[in-house]
Amino acid sequence: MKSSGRLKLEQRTFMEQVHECLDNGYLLSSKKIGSGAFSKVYLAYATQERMKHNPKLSSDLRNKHHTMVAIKIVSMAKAPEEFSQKFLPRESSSLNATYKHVNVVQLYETYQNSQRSYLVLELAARGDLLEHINTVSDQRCCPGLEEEEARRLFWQWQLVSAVAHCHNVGIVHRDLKCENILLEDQGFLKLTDFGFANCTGLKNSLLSTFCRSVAYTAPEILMSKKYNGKQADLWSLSIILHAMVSGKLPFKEHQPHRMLHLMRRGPIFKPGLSPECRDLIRGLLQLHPHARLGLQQVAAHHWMLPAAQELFSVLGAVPEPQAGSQDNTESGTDSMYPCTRTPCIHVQQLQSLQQSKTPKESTSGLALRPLEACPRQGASSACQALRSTMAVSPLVCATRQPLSLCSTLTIRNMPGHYLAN
Ligand SMILES: Nc1ncnc2c1ncn2[C@@H]1O[C@H](COP(=O)(O)OP(=O)(O)OP(=O)(O)O)[C@@H](O)[C@H]1O
Repeated sequence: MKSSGRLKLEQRTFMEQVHECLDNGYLLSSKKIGSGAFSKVYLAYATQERMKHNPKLSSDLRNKHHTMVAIKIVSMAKAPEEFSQKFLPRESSSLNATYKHVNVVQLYETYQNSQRSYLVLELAARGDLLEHINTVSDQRCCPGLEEEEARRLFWQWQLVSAVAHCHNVGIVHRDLKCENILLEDQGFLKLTDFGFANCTGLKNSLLSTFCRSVAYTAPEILMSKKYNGKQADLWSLSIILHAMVSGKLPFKEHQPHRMLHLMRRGPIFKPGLSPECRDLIRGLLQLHPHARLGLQQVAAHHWMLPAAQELFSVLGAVPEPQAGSQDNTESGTDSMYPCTRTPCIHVQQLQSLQQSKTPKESTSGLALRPLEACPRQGASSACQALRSTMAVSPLVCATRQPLSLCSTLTIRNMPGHYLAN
């Protein structure tokens, strides 16, 4: 039970925060939606006045048809200097760099005074992935999500896509875990908590800081070796996938040397898990970082293919011949792992799904329109499946005109997935 003095202090602090938010254009609600080591996260509402002055905020909230945001308030008095000087600026700069991907939580703005820092974030109101796995496991009376749902969250809707986006803009997350993956109302997954993220630039430079939850940590970090942040993120991704399909972490030990022993032994899968899913997890859980599957290979792995097959069955599309194909980037990847190519879809077939909506200009000069623009009845499942084939990054092949997983396409001011026109 809180003492009345403590309660009064908390109320006074809260009222100060309400005023500070109002001064910056936000109505802070008393609904606390989460807390971290030195922070509290509240539901808040953007005022019309604020939206007028913040184009990031207004364009995003207009699309969402509401004015709700999450405000993370970090107490400078409670946070150690390292946190406020190092981790907080990292979080802001990483979120600015990853703006704007549909599966990475958006940072709309920050403001601070000597006592507190405020981060105004996109709201992801459906809790985190860990809670989701536990709820579904209880409902099913069976640990873990169905593979179909895990596939949807992992790839089709989105985790691989979010991580690929971060890596493409030179950010390694370094703390990928189920608790840092939030879900929002429309079912989209949002990667968050970039406090440990590091900007590697686009080079594969080696890092040395240990900074994450042991259960998700790659063996090279546990062994205190210099490590490649992208490859370490890949290890964490496979731990997340294992947690999704099995309802538990593959390696659980507090002592690093015991963890390493378990890692060498390899994961133990639950009965009934498909061979394809086991194969993907094993392909990522390689002790040697270079032996791990790359993100392109993950997206093209045969466990992922049912989503693409769905598209083919709707479109009647024929996968591109593999040999000598110039436009399939899988051939350039570095793994010893047998690579499954992502079949390509021809633009003519895609055009039959499209009706007019103002095309967006891409940096490559191609006219694009959002997948959501596909209006035809029956096209939605094709759109879903197509979205999954492009999940690593939305892209277009200009030369031979198929869409495939090949390279990043940056689309000015517009997040999401696109069809070539
Ligand atoms: N954008 C958001 N939308 C909804 N809830 C959020 C959002 N951001 C954070 N939360 C909630 O607040 C909690 C704490 O946020 P966050 O993880 O960013 O804080 P932290 O200080 O980095 O935490 P930790 O100390 O655990 O690393 C999250 O677990 C989540 O439940």
